[in-house]
Amino acid sequence: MMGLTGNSKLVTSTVGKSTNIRWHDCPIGQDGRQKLLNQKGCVVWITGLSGSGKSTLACALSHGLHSRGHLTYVLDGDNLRHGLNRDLCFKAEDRAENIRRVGEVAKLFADAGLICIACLISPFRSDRNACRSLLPKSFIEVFLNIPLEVCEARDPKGLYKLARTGKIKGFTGIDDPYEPPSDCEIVIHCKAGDCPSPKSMADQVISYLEVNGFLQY
Ligand SMILES: Nc1ncnc2c1ncn2[C@@H]1O[C@H](COP(=O)(O)OS(=O)(=O)O)[C@@H](OP(=O)(O)O)[C@H]1O
Ligand SMILES: Nc1ncnc2c1ncn2[C@@H]1O[C@H](COP(=O)(O)OP(=O)(O)O)[C@@H](O)[C@H]1O
Repeated sequence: MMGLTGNSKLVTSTVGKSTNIRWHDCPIGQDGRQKLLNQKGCVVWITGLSGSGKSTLACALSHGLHSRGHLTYVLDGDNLRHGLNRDLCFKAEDRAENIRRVGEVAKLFADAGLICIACLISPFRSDRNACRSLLPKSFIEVFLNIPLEVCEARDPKGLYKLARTGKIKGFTGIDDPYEPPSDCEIVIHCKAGDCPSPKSMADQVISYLEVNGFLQY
């Protein structure tokens, strides 16, 4: 809501619970930063089950882009729950708030001109779409479509085992939902039981970024 204060030049707004606030622009903006970095700021959002390879892909992608001279930053769900999101648990409202916060942070990184790689289970379509709506032209959703049986067989943290024996409740894919994307930019899947290597998953994303003009300014 926009409102005029006593002085007609001072326009302030109410946004959410913040009243009397005003946006302040700086002379150096996203364009200037992108030019400096010779890339377009964007968000690569990796979604998939626990154990599907989100962190592995994020690191391989970050490494691949870095070695080509691009500035990236990884926002890993597990890591962010050690700090920014340490107050959240895994009930649906908290997962939604987790995704909302990371979407906003990712938007800031993209505005900074970076290729921001966010990897979170992000099980709900509506939460992912809300993040997409923050950056409609520079949000690249990558679905790691790896079968539950493969993720469960990997089980590097032993969490599926705990979930199967009821020691963790509300575990995604076991007794909590995962909604696959209906229309996303990139889908990565296994063929005849063989999953692509981390490097080949990263190369698939890098090709997309290249073809769509994100790796130059
Ligand atoms: N109940 C439950 N369900 C799913 N995952 C769980 C749960 N409890 C703990 N973990 C661990 O938390 C990691 C997922 O955190 P995210 O922030 O990505 O989750 S979410 O997007 O908010 O759903 C996830 O990490 P990844 O394996 O890297 O996906 C798990 O290690
Ligand atoms: N493409 C892949 N091929 C084979 N193993 C993989 C692949 N990607 C990940 N892994 C292995 O699967 C396990 C889970 O990967 P991780 O990146 O931690 O998944 P997530 O972040 O989705 O939980 C790890 O042990 C990792 O080494």
